[in-house]
Amino acid sequence: MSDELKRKAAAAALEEVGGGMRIGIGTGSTAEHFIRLLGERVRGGLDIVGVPTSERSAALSREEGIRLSTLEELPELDLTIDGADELDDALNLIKGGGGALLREKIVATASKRMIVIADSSKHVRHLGAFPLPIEVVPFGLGSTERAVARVLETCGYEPRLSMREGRQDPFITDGGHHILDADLRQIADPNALSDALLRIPGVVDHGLFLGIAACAYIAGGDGVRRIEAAR
Ligand SMILES: O=C(CO)[C@H](O)[C@H](O)COP(=O)(O)O
Repeated sequence: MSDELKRKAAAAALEEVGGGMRIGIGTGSTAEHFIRLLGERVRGGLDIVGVPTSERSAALSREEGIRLSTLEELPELDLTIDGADELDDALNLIKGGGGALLREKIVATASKRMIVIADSSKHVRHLGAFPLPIEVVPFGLGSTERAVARVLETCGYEPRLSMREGRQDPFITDGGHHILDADLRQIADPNALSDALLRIPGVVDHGLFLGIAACAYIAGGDGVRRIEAAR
């Protein structure tokens, strides 16, 4: 069911893709539906160029026959279409469940517009039930982990912080970093939390996407809703 809803959200967003566009291509199971549907359109003659947000999405895009480029060749994109782990009414997001948050954020902010595609289970009142991914450099991991825990406590959380896939065999992102997942339950002030985390030297970035998404297609049992960010 959820997979079918993800496909419906992806299909609705695909309507916003036009010939000649430079498209940021997201990561995750919802984005994979988008890539497959985009591939069908490309094989039918649609001329677009894509910039993928992960090696996984790049491989699938190539299989689908989608022409790919980079932000070196195309520093500005027309549109990025990507999934999310959570989104609220203001279209602030938690992303990074698939471990691609850094490239996803770089590509989304290099785009004139970011469109989120999701099934309705991702649409929440308050962000935070999904653990916040925090991307960190391997050097100084122990100290960075302590600094992150201290910052979270100072911001008023009682975090449960875990190393993704464990300390012995940590998850490695496409950029060669690790991910700490912070279970915060509810994020009271996402902007304050973002600023505090980004002040820690070993933190590369985190999964809060604030004020980046322009619109979302949310698929539920009663159809696909389009929500615009009020800005
Ligand atoms: O941020 C992401 C990957 O880093 C994904 O967009 C997010 O995890 C949602 O994934 P899915 O579409 O599989 O539910």
